[in-house]
Amino acid sequence: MPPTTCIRCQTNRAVVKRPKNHHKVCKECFLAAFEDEVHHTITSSKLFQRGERIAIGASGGKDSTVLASVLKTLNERHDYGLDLILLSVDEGIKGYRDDSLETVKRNASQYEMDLKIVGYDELYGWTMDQVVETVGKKGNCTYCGVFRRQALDRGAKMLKIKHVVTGHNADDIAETVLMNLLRGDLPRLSRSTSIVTGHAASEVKRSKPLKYAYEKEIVLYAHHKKLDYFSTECIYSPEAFRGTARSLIKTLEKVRPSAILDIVRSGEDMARLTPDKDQSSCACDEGESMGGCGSANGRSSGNELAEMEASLKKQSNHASLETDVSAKSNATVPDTVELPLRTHRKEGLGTPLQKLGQCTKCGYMSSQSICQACMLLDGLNKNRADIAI
Ligand SMILES: Nc1ncnc2c1ncn2[C@@H]1O[C@H](COP(=O)(O)OP(=O)(O)OP(=O)(O)O)[C@@H](O)[C@H]1O
Repeated sequence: MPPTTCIRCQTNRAVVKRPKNHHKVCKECFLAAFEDEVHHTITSSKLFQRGERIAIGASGGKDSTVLASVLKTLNERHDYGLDLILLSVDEGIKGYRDDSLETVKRNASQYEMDLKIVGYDELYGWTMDQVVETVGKKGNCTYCGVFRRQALDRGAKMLKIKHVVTGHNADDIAETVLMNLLRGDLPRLSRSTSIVTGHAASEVKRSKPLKYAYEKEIVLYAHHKKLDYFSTECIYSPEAFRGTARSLIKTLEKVRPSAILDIVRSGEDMARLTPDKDQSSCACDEGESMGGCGSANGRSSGNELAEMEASLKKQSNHASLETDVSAKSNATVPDTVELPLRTHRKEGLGTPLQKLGQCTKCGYMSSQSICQACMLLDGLNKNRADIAI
């Protein structure tokens, strides 16, 4: 069979079949299209302001590594005028986070960015290893998710930075939409679709520039750009409900590649119809509820992503080989990028901010008198006291 020609440039050999639309493109066109799409997300959402200092939530994993790399590329190419800094949270998980932080340290020098690391240990007096020792593996993601969201905020404040970006991708958002739909929690569903989240009381806003990027495309981008990232999953057990939602989405994606973006778009439409988006929201909550980090171990059904990464590694020895270009296609790709952005929202992008109070214990913003982190810490400290007795 003759090699397939890239449908974008019509010149080079296609080596990538894009997971989001099955377009067959060459490596250069794939990288350019991916970057153009993230740029489109950023500009059409007016995500950044010139001169802004941005903390990139950097875990060393594929998503945040790709985010750091793409933001550096776009910042230089389009002269955004941003000051980019890596911000990592050390949850205190031996054999996992200590190793991934080594990757972030390498990324900091590769991308010439400053790096700030904040630890659960110093912030809360507990490492995740100690939390798991105390509460067991079941439910530990809840602690980790609440602590991490707050730790990112606190790290940003230490740096005097008011905007943190994270590597949440379209698959993550679709998963959260589905979970909140299944829970019947429309206000949370609404918050989970916002590209910008944050809080008036917090002064730190968070955004997701990879909101429309497919996880598989992120893996392909990292592979073809030869990025240095850490691919081992967290050693502690994932939240079962999120894992199930993820499997369902991966199954849907197999029969309908656009399913992921369709779910994100439907979530956005439902969000517009939700009257009170901010009901009982908390600064720790981006529509994900207290259900953990979203970095589900075994997150793809059948460990599909791990298999994909392994097969990409094998292929890198045969760089000219096509990446899944089995089916024939005569389609041509339009020059303009079409993304399901909702650009008609009023200023402030996404969820309107809610007035919140402060936690009476730690001073962190909270809709309750005691924030989620302090409530969890309270239980943990009581347990530690019991164990000590
Ligand atoms: N320890 C951490 N330090 C800083 N930021 C983090 C950390 N863990 C997660 N994040 C941020 O939150 C995003 C989503 O986290 P999640 O736990 O879902 O991991 P993920 O999807 O595996 O992402 P990644 O591939 O970047 O690890 C990450 O992309 C990153 O921006």
